[in-house]
Amino acid sequence: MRSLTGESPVVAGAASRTDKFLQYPVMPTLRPAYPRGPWHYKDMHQLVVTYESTAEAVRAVVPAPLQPADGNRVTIEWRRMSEVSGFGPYTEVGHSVACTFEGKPAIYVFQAFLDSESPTLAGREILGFPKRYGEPDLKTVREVLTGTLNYGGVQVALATMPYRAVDLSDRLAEIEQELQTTQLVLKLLPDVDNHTPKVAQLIRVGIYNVRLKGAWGGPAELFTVPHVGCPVAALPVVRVLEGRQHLWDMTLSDGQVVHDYLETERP
Ligand SMILES: CC(=O)CC(=O)O
Repeated sequence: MRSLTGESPVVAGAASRTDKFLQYPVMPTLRPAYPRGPWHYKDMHQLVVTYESTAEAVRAVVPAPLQPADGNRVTIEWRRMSEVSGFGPYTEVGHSVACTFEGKPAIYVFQAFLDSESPTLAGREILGFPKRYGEPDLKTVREVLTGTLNYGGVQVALATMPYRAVDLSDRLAEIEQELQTTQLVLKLLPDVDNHTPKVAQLIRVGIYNVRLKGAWGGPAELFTVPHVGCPVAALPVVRVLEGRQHLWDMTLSDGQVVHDYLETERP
Protein backbone atom coordinates (compact mmCIF):
# COMPACT_ATOMS: atom_id res chain seq x y z
CA MET A 1 0.00 0.00 0.00
CA ARG A 2 1.25 3.50 -0.91
CA SER A 3 0.54 6.72 0.97
CA LEU A 4 -0.33 9.98 -0.84
CA THR A 5 3.31 10.91 -0.89
CA GLY A 6 4.14 7.58 -2.49
CA GLU A 7 5.91 6.37 0.66
CA SER A 8 5.06 2.99 2.15
CA PRO A 9 3.35 3.69 5.53
CA VAL A 10 4.86 0.50 6.91
CA VAL A 11 8.37 1.68 6.06
CA ALA A 12 7.67 5.19 7.35
CA GLY A 13 6.30 3.77 10.63
CA ALA A 14 9.30 1.49 11.00
CA ALA A 15 11.68 4.39 10.52
CA SER A 16 10.11 6.49 13.28
CA ARG A 17 10.02 3.46 15.61
CA THR A 18 13.74 2.95 15.05
CA ASP A 19 14.43 6.64 15.76
CA LYS A 20 12.55 6.35 19.02
CA PHE A 21 14.63 3.39 20.16
CA LEU A 22 17.85 5.10 19.15
CA GLN A 23 17.15 7.77 21.77
CA TYR A 24 17.91 5.31 24.52
CA PRO A 25 21.55 5.26 25.66
CA VAL A 26 21.75 1.44 25.89
CA MET A 27 19.71 -1.76 26.28
CA PRO A 28 17.28 -2.68 27.70
CA THR A 29 15.12 0.17 26.41
CA LEU A 30 12.46 -0.21 29.14
CA ARG A 31 15.10 0.58 31.76
CA PRO A 32 18.59 1.22 30.31
CA ALA A 33 21.32 -0.52 32.32
CA TYR A 34 23.02 2.82 32.99
CA PRO A 35 22.29 6.50 32.45
CA ARG A 36 24.32 8.66 30.10
CA GLY A 37 27.15 10.38 31.96
CA PRO A 38 28.80 12.49 33.03
CA TRP A 39 28.93 10.78 36.41
CA HIS A 40 29.95 13.01 39.30
CA TYR A 41 31.78 11.33 42.20
CA LYS A 42 31.66 13.14 45.54
CA ASP A 43 33.59 12.21 48.69
CA MET A 44 35.28 9.14 47.25
CA HIS A 45 37.34 7.33 49.92
CA GLN A 46 40.36 5.58 48.47
CA LEU A 47 42.92 3.19 49.96
CA VAL A 48 45.90 2.74 47.63
CA VAL A 49 48.64 0.19 48.16
CA THR A 50 51.61 0.41 45.80
CA TYR A 51 53.88 -2.60 45.71
CA GLU A 52 56.73 -4.13 43.79
CA SER A 53 55.85 -7.27 41.83
CA THR A 54 58.01 -9.46 39.59
CA ALA A 55 59.15 -8.32 36.15
CA GLU A 56 57.69 -11.48 34.61
CA ALA A 57 54.22 -10.98 36.15
CA VAL A 58 54.12 -7.31 35.12
CA ARG A 59 55.20 -8.07 31.53
CA ALA A 60 52.46 -10.69 31.27
CA VAL A 61 49.64 -8.11 31.67
CA VAL A 62 51.02 -5.10 29.75
CA PRO A 63 50.06 -4.85 26.05
CA ALA A 64 52.34 -3.11 23.51
CA PRO A 65 52.81 -0.26 22.73
CA LEU A 66 52.83 0.29 26.52
CA GLN A 67 56.09 -0.37 28.30
CA PRO A 68 56.27 -1.36 31.99
CA ALA A 69 57.87 1.47 33.98
CA ASP A 70 61.04 0.78 35.96
CA GLY A 71 60.57 -0.95 39.31
CA ASN A 72 57.68 -3.34 38.47
CA ARG A 73 55.28 -1.06 40.36
CA VAL A 74 51.73 -2.33 40.82
CA THR A 75 48.84 -0.54 42.50
CA ILE A 76 45.81 -2.11 44.07
CA GLU A 77 43.21 0.35 45.28
CA TRP A 78 39.90 0.26 47.06
CA ARG A 79 37.39 3.02 46.30
CA ARG A 80 34.29 3.58 48.37
CA MET A 81 32.13 5.76 46.14
CA SER A 82 29.92 7.52 48.70
CA GLU A 83 27.82 9.56 46.32
CA VAL A 84 27.71 9.15 42.54
CA SER A 85 25.18 10.77 40.22
CA GLY A 86 23.33 8.14 38.18
CA PHE A 87 24.96 5.13 39.90
CA GLY A 88 24.49 5.68 43.63
CA PRO A 89 27.09 4.44 46.13
CA TYR A 90 29.25 1.42 45.35
CA THR A 91 32.69 -0.04 46.07
CA GLU A 92 35.41 -1.01 43.63
CA VAL A 93 38.88 -2.58 43.63
CA GLY A 94 41.15 -1.57 40.75
CA HIS A 95 44.46 -3.28 39.89
CA SER A 96 46.98 -1.36 37.74
CA VAL A 97 50.61 -1.24 36.68
CA ALA A 98 52.86 1.78 36.21
CA CYS A 99 53.76 2.09 32.52
CA THR A 100 55.03 4.50 29.94
CA PHE A 101 53.07 5.40 26.82
CA GLU A 102 54.84 7.41 24.12
CA GLY A 103 57.62 8.03 26.64
CA LYS A 104 55.29 9.54 29.28
CA PRO A 105 54.11 8.03 32.60
CA ALA A 106 50.76 6.24 32.49
CA ILE A 107 48.74 3.87 34.64
CA TYR A 108 47.37 0.77 32.92
CA VAL A 109 44.31 -0.73 34.62
CA PHE A 110 44.23 -4.47 33.87
CA GLN A 111 41.40 -5.66 36.14
CA ALA A 112 38.72 -4.28 38.46
CA PHE A 113 36.01 -5.77 40.66
CA LEU A 114 32.81 -3.93 41.61
CA ASP A 115 29.74 -4.69 43.70
CA SER A 116 27.29 -2.84 41.45
CA GLU A 117 26.01 -3.75 37.99
CA SER A 118 25.32 -0.32 36.50
CA PRO A 119 28.86 1.19 36.75
CA THR A 120 30.34 -2.21 35.82
CA LEU A 121 28.41 -2.26 32.53
CA ALA A 122 28.96 1.44 31.79
CA GLY A 123 32.68 1.12 32.50
CA ARG A 124 33.00 -1.93 30.21
CA GLU A 125 30.73 -0.91 27.34
CA ILE A 126 31.72 2.74 26.98
CA LEU A 127 35.27 3.12 28.22
CA GLY A 128 36.55 -0.46 28.05
CA PHE A 129 37.32 -0.81 31.76
CA PRO A 130 38.09 -4.50 32.54
CA LYS A 131 35.40 -4.64 35.21
CA ARG A 132 33.85 -7.72 36.72
CA TYR A 133 31.57 -8.49 39.59
CA GLY A 134 33.25 -9.02 42.98
CA GLU A 135 32.60 -8.26 46.63
CA PRO A 136 34.94 -5.45 47.64
CA ASP A 137 34.63 -3.68 50.99
CA LEU A 138 36.42 -0.69 52.52
CA LYS A 139 35.85 0.12 56.16
CA THR A 140 37.58 1.27 59.33
CA VAL A 141 38.00 -1.62 61.76
CA ARG A 142 39.12 -0.13 65.10
CA GLU A 143 42.03 2.18 64.11
CA VAL A 144 42.78 0.36 60.83
CA LEU A 145 41.47 1.16 57.36
CA THR A 146 40.71 -2.27 55.95
CA GLY A 147 40.15 -3.16 52.31
CA THR A 148 38.92 -6.64 51.47
CA LEU A 149 37.99 -8.35 48.23
CA ASN A 150 35.88 -11.47 48.22
CA TYR A 151 34.95 -13.55 45.21
CA GLY A 152 31.99 -15.85 45.70
CA GLY A 153 32.37 -15.44 49.45
CA VAL A 154 36.08 -16.38 49.45
CA GLN A 155 38.53 -13.66 50.50
CA VAL A 156 41.21 -13.09 47.86
CA ALA A 157 42.76 -9.80 49.04
CA LEU A 158 43.29 -7.99 52.34
CA ALA A 159 44.91 -4.54 52.61
CA THR A 160 45.38 -2.72 55.91
CA MET A 161 46.80 0.63 56.93
CA PRO A 162 46.51 2.83 60.05
CA TYR A 163 43.52 5.17 59.63
CA ARG A 164 44.64 8.69 58.63
CA ALA A 165 47.97 8.32 60.47
CA VAL A 166 50.26 10.73 58.57
CA ASP A 167 48.59 13.90 57.31
CA LEU A 168 49.80 14.86 53.81
CA SER A 169 47.92 18.20 53.65
CA ASP A 170 51.11 19.99 52.63
CA ARG A 171 51.29 17.81 49.44
CA LEU A 172 47.69 18.10 48.23
CA ALA A 173 48.54 19.99 45.00
CA GLU A 174 51.21 17.44 44.03
CA ILE A 175 48.98 14.42 44.84
CA GLU A 176 46.04 16.01 42.98
CA GLN A 177 48.28 16.09 39.87
CA GLU A 178 49.30 12.46 40.48
CA LEU A 179 45.62 11.41 40.51
CA GLN A 180 45.37 12.81 36.99
CA THR A 181 48.18 10.67 35.55
CA THR A 182 47.10 9.30 32.17
CA GLN A 183 44.92 6.26 32.82
CA LEU A 184 44.71 3.65 30.06
CA VAL A 185 42.57 0.58 29.52
CA LEU A 186 42.33 -2.04 26.75
CA LYS A 187 38.85 -2.19 25.22
CA LEU A 188 38.29 -5.58 23.57
CA LEU A 189 34.92 -6.56 22.11
CA PRO A 190 34.16 -9.41 19.67
CA ASP A 191 31.83 -9.08 16.67
CA VAL A 192 28.51 -10.98 16.58
CA ASP A 193 30.13 -13.92 14.80
CA ASN A 194 31.71 -14.50 18.22
CA HIS A 195 35.08 -14.75 16.55
CA THR A 196 36.25 -11.61 14.73
CA PRO A 197 37.48 -8.76 16.93
CA LYS A 198 35.15 -5.76 16.56
CA VAL A 199 36.92 -3.33 18.91
CA ALA A 200 40.56 -3.55 20.01
CA GLN A 201 41.60 -0.16 21.29
CA LEU A 202 43.79 1.39 23.92
CA ILE A 203 41.65 4.07 25.57
CA ARG A 204 42.71 7.05 27.64
CA VAL A 205 40.03 7.59 30.29
CA GLY A 206 38.97 11.22 30.77
CA ILE A 207 39.12 12.26 34.44
CA TYR A 208 37.65 15.71 35.08
CA ASN A 209 36.98 18.14 37.95
CA VAL A 210 39.49 16.47 40.28
CA ARG A 211 39.38 17.97 43.77
CA LEU A 212 41.50 16.35 46.46
CA LYS A 213 40.09 17.10 49.91
CA GLY A 214 42.51 15.08 52.07
CA ALA A 215 45.49 12.70 51.78
CA TRP A 216 47.20 10.54 54.37
CA GLY A 217 50.22 8.21 54.30
CA GLY A 218 51.57 5.45 56.50
CA PRO A 219 52.67 1.83 56.47
CA ALA A 220 50.47 -0.71 54.70
CA GLU A 221 50.20 -4.48 54.44
CA LEU A 222 48.77 -6.49 51.56
CA PHE A 223 47.90 -10.16 51.35
CA THR A 224 46.51 -11.88 48.25
CA VAL A 225 45.28 -15.43 47.71
CA PRO A 226 45.64 -17.32 44.40
CA HIS A 227 42.21 -17.84 42.84
CA VAL A 228 41.50 -18.67 39.19
CA GLY A 229 38.25 -16.67 39.16
CA CYS A 230 39.73 -13.50 40.62
CA PRO A 231 43.49 -13.48 39.89
CA VAL A 232 44.70 -10.65 42.14
CA ALA A 233 47.60 -12.87 43.28
CA ALA A 234 48.77 -13.22 39.65
CA LEU A 235 50.89 -10.15 40.36
CA PRO A 236 52.62 -11.35 43.53
CA VAL A 237 53.70 -8.94 46.28
CA VAL A 238 57.51 -8.77 46.44
CA ARG A 239 57.38 -5.80 48.86
CA VAL A 240 54.92 -3.06 49.76
CA LEU A 241 56.24 0.36 48.74
CA GLU A 242 53.59 2.77 50.00
CA GLY A 243 50.15 3.10 51.53
CA ARG A 244 47.88 6.11 50.92
CA GLN A 245 44.39 7.28 51.71
CA HIS A 246 42.65 9.94 49.66
CA LEU A 247 39.34 11.74 49.95
CA TRP A 248 38.38 13.32 46.64
CA ASP A 249 35.83 14.32 44.02
CA MET A 250 35.98 13.77 40.26
CA THR A 251 33.87 13.39 37.14
CA LEU A 252 33.98 10.55 34.60
CA SER A 253 32.35 10.85 31.22
CA ASP A 254 34.28 9.81 28.14
CA GLY A 255 37.54 8.48 26.80
CA GLN A 256 39.81 8.87 23.82
CA VAL A 257 41.20 6.16 21.54
CA VAL A 258 45.00 6.50 21.64
CA HIS A 259 45.83 3.29 19.78
CA ASP A 260 43.57 1.27 17.48
CA TYR A 261 44.98 -2.25 17.06
CA LEU A 262 42.61 -3.11 14.18
CA GLU A 263 43.56 0.06 12.25
CA THR A 264 47.30 -0.50 12.68
CA GLU A 265 47.02 -4.15 11.64
CA ARG A 266 44.82 -3.49 8.55
CA PRO A 267 46.83 -4.35 5.39
C1 LIG B 1 31.76 4.39 34.42
C2 LIG B 1 32.91 3.86 35.18
O1 LIG B 1 33.85 3.39 34.60
C3 LIG B 1 32.81 3.91 36.64
C4 LIG B 1 33.99 3.47 37.48
O2 LIG B 1 35.18 3.69 37.17
O3 LIG B 1 33.71 2.83 38.49
